[in-house]
Amino acid sequence: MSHPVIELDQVALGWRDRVALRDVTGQFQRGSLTAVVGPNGAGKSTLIKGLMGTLSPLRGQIRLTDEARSDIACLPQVGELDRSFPISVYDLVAMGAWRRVGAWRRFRKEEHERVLHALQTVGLADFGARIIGTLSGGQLQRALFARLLLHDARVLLLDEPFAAVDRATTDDLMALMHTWNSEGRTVIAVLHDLEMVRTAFPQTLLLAGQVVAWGETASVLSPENLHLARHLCAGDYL
Ligand SMILES: Nc1ncnc2c1ncn2[C@@H]1O[C@H](COP(=O)(O)OP(=O)(O)OP(=O)(O)O)[C@@H](O)[C@H]1O
Repeated sequence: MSHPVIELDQVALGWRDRVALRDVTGQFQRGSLTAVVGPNGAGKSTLIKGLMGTLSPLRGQIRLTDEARSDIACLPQVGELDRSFPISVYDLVAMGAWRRVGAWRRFRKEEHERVLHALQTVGLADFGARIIGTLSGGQLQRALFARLLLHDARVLLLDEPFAAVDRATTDDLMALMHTWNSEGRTVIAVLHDLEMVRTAFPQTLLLAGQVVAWGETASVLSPENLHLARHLCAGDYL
C-alpha cells in the first residue's frame, strides 16, 4: 500500500528565471530510505531546499502530509554553515530541541540530558564546550547528526552527510541513519558514493536537472541511466 509523506507534481525549482530542476513528479513513501544522486549541478541540493520549503517551486506543487510538514528536519551541507560563528558544540546540538523548548522557555534538565546523550551517541561526549570553529570536518558532521537526534523528527533530509568524513565516522553515522529508518522515519539523503548507495539504500532518485530515474536502487543505477545523467549534465540541459 502506498503511504506518501511527500508528493511532487511537475515541480520546477530554481533561482529567478533560471530553472535548476524541472518536471519532477513522484512520491517519497513513509518510512522509506532514499538516496538522491546525480552529477555536480544536477539539482540535488536544490531539491532538498524545495522539500524543506526554503525554496518555493517556480512551477508545480510539493505536497507534504501534516505529519511531514510539522515534523521535518534537515542536515545542511557543512559548507553552508558559518563555522566562524562563536557557538559551542553543546549549544549547536541543543538548537535541535528548539521546537519543543521554544525560544524563551527554560531548557529543562530532561533536554540537557538529551543533549549529553546525543553527544555521547555520536562520540563527542567530551566536546560540548568546544567552539564549533575548532572542530575537524568529521567532528562537525557528528555534531550535526547529534543535533538531528535532538530534533527527533519523522522526516529527515540530509545533504551530503558524509562529505569529507573518514570511513569510521561514515560507518558510525550510517548506522545512526539506519536506526532512524528502522524506527519508521523517512530518510532522504544526498550522496555521491554509488557503492554505498547500492549496498545501503533500497530507493534511489537519480537527477540531472530533471528526474532520470526514481525507484528501486538496482534498476535506477543501471549503466544506461548513469550514462544518460552524465550526458544531460555535461550539456546545456536547461
Ligand atoms: N543560490 C543559487 N543561485 C543561483 N543558482 C544556484 C544557486 N544554488 C545553486 N544554483 C545552481 O543550480 C544548479 C543546481 O545546483 P545544486 O546545488 O542543486 O546541485 P547539486 O546536484 O547539489 O550539485 P553538487 O553535487 O555539486 O553539490 C547549478 O547549476 C547551480 O549553479
